[in-house]
Amino acid sequence: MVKDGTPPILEIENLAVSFRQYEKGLRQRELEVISSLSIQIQAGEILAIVGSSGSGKSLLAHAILGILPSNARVSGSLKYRGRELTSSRQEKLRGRELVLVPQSVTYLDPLMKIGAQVRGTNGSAEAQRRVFEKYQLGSETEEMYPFQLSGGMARRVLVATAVIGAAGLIIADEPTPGLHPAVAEETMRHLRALADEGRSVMLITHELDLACRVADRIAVFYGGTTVEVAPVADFIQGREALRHPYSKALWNALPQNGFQAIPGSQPYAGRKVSGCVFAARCQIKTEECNRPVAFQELRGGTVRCCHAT
Ligand SMILES: Nc1ncnc2c1ncn2[C@@H]1O[C@H](COP(=O)(O)OP(=O)(O)OP(=O)(O)O)[C@@H](O)[C@H]1O
Ligand code: NI
Repeated sequence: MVKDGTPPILEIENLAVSFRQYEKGLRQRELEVISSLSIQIQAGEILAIVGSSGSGKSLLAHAILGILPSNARVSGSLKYRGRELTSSRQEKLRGRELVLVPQSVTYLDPLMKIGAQVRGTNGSAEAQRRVFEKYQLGSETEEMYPFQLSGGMARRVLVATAVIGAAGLIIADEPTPGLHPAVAEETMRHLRALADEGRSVMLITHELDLACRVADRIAVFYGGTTVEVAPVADFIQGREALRHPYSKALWNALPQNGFQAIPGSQPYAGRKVSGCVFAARCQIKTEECNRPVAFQELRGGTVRCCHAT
């Protein structure tokens, strides 16, 4: 249900995040972990962010919510509903308009009853009753403590806590690892239903397969940059429809496509790469790839590769 022409709910342009660190003695250095990252999310849309460990997915979420550590430096533009997300605006919107579905139930307070946790600071008893009903949490759940919940119930409590208000953007950071498949499937259904209500969902995951089942579009991260953003249909179709060699490699690595891995590893955070971040592992690399690569529109998606067709 993505309407054309309406401004995006979330719009990120050329985001860069670096950390100030002390080297030996008093010398400081800047460790850049995200560079020139751009994405947009429309109302009613699930954008999945896929990419290997350390590619910058969680830091992106933290930058949107304004919860990066104090030695982080952020540049570029972050807009929510057309207006710049300043730190004071982030503080105002966090937990209300911009919410996080945390990865683990350890985020629940073990000593607090579920009802009070779900209501938080801004949910009424009436709103709590509505989300309990929506997520099939019986009224007896209200008086329970986290240790008394089953795995499935705990996941539903996390989602209910995040969406009790009128959140416009829901960020789910790796909501499924270690979950029973049925519970993971249910969590995905909840995210889909929230998007179908007109909210925007950013789903961070390692699993391209999972992203293919639930998302509308997928953004692929590598070494702190977006290398490709494309409609989910292209990722389902596979190699020929995809634009970036790394997206193709992710697709090839899926079990049903033969687990073909590529040698090498992602550049370390902070290692400045002057040209394409993927060049060191790319099979179609040429001289040209040592020069900076622009993000370009191609066949209804965007890609950062000078050889993409
Ligand atoms: N406070 C920090 N100081 C310095 N480097 C950091 C800090 N936090 C994260 N990093 C580095 O930034 C990079 C991106 O981290 P991030 O947590 O966003 O990765 P990710 O894509 O979410 O990975 P995963 O899939 O493992 O969760 C990593 O290389 C990480 O080591
Ligand atoms: Ni992460």
